[in-house]
Amino acid sequence: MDHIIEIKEVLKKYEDFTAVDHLNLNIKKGSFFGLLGPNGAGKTTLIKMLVGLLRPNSGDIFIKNQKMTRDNVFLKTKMGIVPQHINLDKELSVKENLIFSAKLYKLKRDPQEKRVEELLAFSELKPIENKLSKNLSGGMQRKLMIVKALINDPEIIFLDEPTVGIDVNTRRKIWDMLKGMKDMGKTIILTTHYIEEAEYLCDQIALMDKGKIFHLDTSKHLKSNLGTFTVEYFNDAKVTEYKYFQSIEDAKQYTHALCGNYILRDTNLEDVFYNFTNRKVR
Ligand SMILES: Nc1ncnc2c1ncn2[C@@H]1O[C@H](COP(=O)(O)OP(=O)(O)OP(=O)(O)O)[C@@H](O)[C@H]1O
Repeated sequence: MDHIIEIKEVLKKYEDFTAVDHLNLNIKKGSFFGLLGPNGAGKTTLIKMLVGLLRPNSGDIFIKNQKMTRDNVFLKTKMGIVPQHINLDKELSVKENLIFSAKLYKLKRDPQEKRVEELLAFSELKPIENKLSKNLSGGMQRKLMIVKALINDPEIIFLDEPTVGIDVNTRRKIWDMLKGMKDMGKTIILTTHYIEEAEYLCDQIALMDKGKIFHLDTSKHLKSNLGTFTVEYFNDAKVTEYKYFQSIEDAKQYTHALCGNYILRDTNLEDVFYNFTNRKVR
């Protein structure tokens, strides 16, 4: 199995608090990997260790079979990072942001211009290339952050909540960009609170909480493990309840006692996430 990322027994503490707890995980080259979990699960901490911004207390991270450390410059040049918070130079235009980033990676003049033009076309930001980034809409800023992370043609791209606060239309355009990146053969690691985003994009999904990964599978298997069909109903205590079934016959049978006050539907990834986060004592 060709694993581009191997995480072995990684522990990260902030003083006495354990944010990532002896975590083991392998990520296949070329996969679109989703890291889902409630607030404070440890997702950002894990990503910061993977990109060399934070040092684990113990355990090892291997990327492309090399040990990741904070000063492994070679590995850092193979990575693109889209952080949670806007990381654009506000006083520079769209194009200047990309040129500035290319200069940081010391791209020579010709390849630099070619790359910037490619990325402006790929992101459809070409028509607004001269607009200052501080004057862009939130969606356009996010698009620019994503292509900025591609400037050095990285093999692995880390995206920490890349579509937070973005309207539905722009989010779908960003999804197309991300799918395009996968088609280029990149390995993509995504954290998101938009469950449908992970369901739509990711071929592997890890459910993380309290610094550990509890489930790791395809969206399809995560759903079928819970039950392919969901009965959703409002109970006598005025609380919505969810029951999961492997067969439609069993689900229908269950609904007979519910006096018509129910919805019978396919299980979705949000059900898996809800069940995962609700079942555990928080
Ligand atoms: N620098 C820090 N010092 C102390 N505690 C921290 C620090 N950074 C994060 N934490 C704590 O570690 C835990 C994990 O945080 P982290 O940001 O990794 O979670 P997350 O899963 O990314 O959350 P979110 O979905 O809200 O972004 C949280 O309880 C957080 O408060």
